[in-house]
Amino acid sequence: MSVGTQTRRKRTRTNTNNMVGGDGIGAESILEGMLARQSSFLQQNLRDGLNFTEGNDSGVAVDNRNEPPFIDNENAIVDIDHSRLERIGGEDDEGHEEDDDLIFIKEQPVYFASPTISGSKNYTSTTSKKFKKQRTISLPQLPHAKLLYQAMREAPRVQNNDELLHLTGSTSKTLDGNRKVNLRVIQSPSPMDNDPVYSSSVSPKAGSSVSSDSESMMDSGLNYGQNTTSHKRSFRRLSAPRLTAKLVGKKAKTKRRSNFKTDKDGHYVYQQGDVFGGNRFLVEQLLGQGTFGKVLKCYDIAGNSAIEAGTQIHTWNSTASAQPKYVAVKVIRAIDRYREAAKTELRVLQAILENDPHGQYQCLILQECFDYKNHICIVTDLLGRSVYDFMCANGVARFPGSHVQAIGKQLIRSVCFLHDLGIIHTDLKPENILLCDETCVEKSLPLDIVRTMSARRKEASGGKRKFLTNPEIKIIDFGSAVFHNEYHPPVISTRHYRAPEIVLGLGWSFPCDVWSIACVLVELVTGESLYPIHENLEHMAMMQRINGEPFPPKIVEKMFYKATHKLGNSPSDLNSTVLKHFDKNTLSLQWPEKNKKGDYVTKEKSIKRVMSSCDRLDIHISKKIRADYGEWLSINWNLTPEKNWALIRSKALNEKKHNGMVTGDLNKETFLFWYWFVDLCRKMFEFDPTKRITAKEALDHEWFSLGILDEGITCFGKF
Ligand SMILES: Nc1ncnc2c1ncn2[C@@H]1O[C@H](COP(=O)(O)OP(=O)(O)OP(=O)(O)O)[C@@H](O)[C@H]1O
Repeated sequence: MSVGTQTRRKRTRTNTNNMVGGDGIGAESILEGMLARQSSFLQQNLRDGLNFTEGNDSGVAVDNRNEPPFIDNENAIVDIDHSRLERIGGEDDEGHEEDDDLIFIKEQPVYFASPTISGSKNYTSTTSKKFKKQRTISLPQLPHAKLLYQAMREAPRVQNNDELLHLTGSTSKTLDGNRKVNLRVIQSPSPMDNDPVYSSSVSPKAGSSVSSDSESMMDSGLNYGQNTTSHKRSFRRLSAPRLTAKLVGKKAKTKRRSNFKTDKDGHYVYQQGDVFGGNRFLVEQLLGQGTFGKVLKCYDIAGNSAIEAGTQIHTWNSTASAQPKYVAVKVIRAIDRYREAAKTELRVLQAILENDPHGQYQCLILQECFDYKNHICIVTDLLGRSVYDFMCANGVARFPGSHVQAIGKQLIRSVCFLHDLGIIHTDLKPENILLCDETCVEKSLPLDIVRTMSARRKEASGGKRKFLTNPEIKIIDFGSAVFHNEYHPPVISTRHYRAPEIVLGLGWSFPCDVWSIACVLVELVTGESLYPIHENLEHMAMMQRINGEPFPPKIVEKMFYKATHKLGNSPSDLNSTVLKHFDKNTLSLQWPEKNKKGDYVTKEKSIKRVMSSCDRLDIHISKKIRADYGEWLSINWNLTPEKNWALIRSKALNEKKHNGMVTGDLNKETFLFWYWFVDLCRKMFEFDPTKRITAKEALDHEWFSLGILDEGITCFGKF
């Protein structure tokens, strides 16, 4: 969303405000009121965040009800602190006219882990400007998640009709690209050698597919033929001079030996206290295990000790005052096909690093990589647990709306950035979204809710609902990411987040990420997977039910055409699990399945699962969020917001007449927020990828200009 767009939108709102009156839906007047109230919340949070008052760390939500209504942004902000926050009237430093929907907040001290690296080709820093703009009414003011997105390229990342049939990508481009990845091979020192020795260039093991180049990656940056210049971030050198024991920190002095072993599946056999990578990384904990390998929390002995000793080591991921002791090391399985995939992952990570050296676009940042005993090791920043793990350990799995929006904005912005680089992530899911900061405010849940929890959730959450104080996230796992013109495997994505074009065996491209994000957003809202299925037929039946419409004939026709003419690459089970369930004449999905006699073949259990676990999205979302807002909240996406609201009001009046009360507080702002959330999801769930909203378009969606006052906002910045 450009600054210009923001300004223009507000003008429209200001101009039409007077025309919307009384009980009308009037988004403009609602926003005005909302702006005032949210500014009040924000003011409180900013005060706490900036230590103007003692932060509330008691776990109790801040109660702003007694605060005077906050009308004048200018005065309120100036009241807080002239030196850190300013409301600027008239024209801003970009020449835009005054816009009373925006406050101008002086650049927050963004936590850059590294000393500033200037001159990067595509990096568009806002730090040169004195102030940055942020809307006050919506997201918590995340330090990294700037609300603006500076497009890298102009070309929209859309998929065309032809690509539905033919898009397979170039295998040779993938292989050529991977061939250029030269990995430094780190020799294992003697197991009994406790002195941290750093190998010089060594030959790869016999049979290893890795090339050992004397101009190694570690010395020169990944040599992908990219225009690497000296000012860009280079990899931390592993070929550091031999460090004496004196330089090595306390941890390093303890007796270490490398017991690094590989099992029959090519996995590193994890052992706590093990050291590897030339006595460099001390294994502390297993963070996760996936298809590609194991991710370990490691103590970076050399990084730390060298810094202690003032040794010049190329690093970019830490400030001078807070050098990282710990890193995450992904140890890839010592099997050729995983090694090959890891090389693509490295190229993707390198492209991200080149274009966003400061990690402003919420992608995992590569620190270095090397080859150790035939395992490619990828060293990255150590992050917090995944959004999925956070949800599992929370008394109430769903996130408050404001946090869904904050995470959604970051996700879409991040994917926009990736798409601009020609990268498709292909595996977006809550497991691959990590929290930067796990600090949270805990609130005890009523006993009747605790009683309904599973034993596991009860134990993990302690019967408490947790609210993050900072919903900042990073996207990880680029192990399945592809460059748009390189090889596209026929099946990608984790089942629950898989787009219809993939299930139907059509060509897929950037839009598949948008579908996955929509699945994630709904899951954050409801606390449950939208597609809890494991096979194609049920998956397709659910997609139709959630979208409230059948697959468009156009894409079913393309599926038949592609299969008949054997175009491109298709999933091996396409005929047996997908094609046969469609009627070739009507192009419709035959579900529940019937035999020739007209009896149902689909099992009752399966029918029940589909019918009971999902509804059309607007109904599904309405049902789930009523738990927080009351029975009055319902959204019908076939009606305009005005008609929806009129219906809600008349139902409430009726209820009041009959029962004397209405459950929950009717609130237009809340309704509008969720109405536009559903609207965005609907556009992201468009069956036809050629018509699906792009990540860039999604960033400009109405939902992102609305806010919601909930515990996500009141907990923001509390620590
Ligand atoms: N930088 C990190 N900081 C903290 N934890 C991490 C980091 N990277 C990965 N993890 C943890 O390790 C898990 C596996 O990582 P990753 O997804 O990269 O591996 P994978 O082998 O590609 O997994 P999958 O088979 O699910 O694709 C993650 O879900 C996360 O919990």
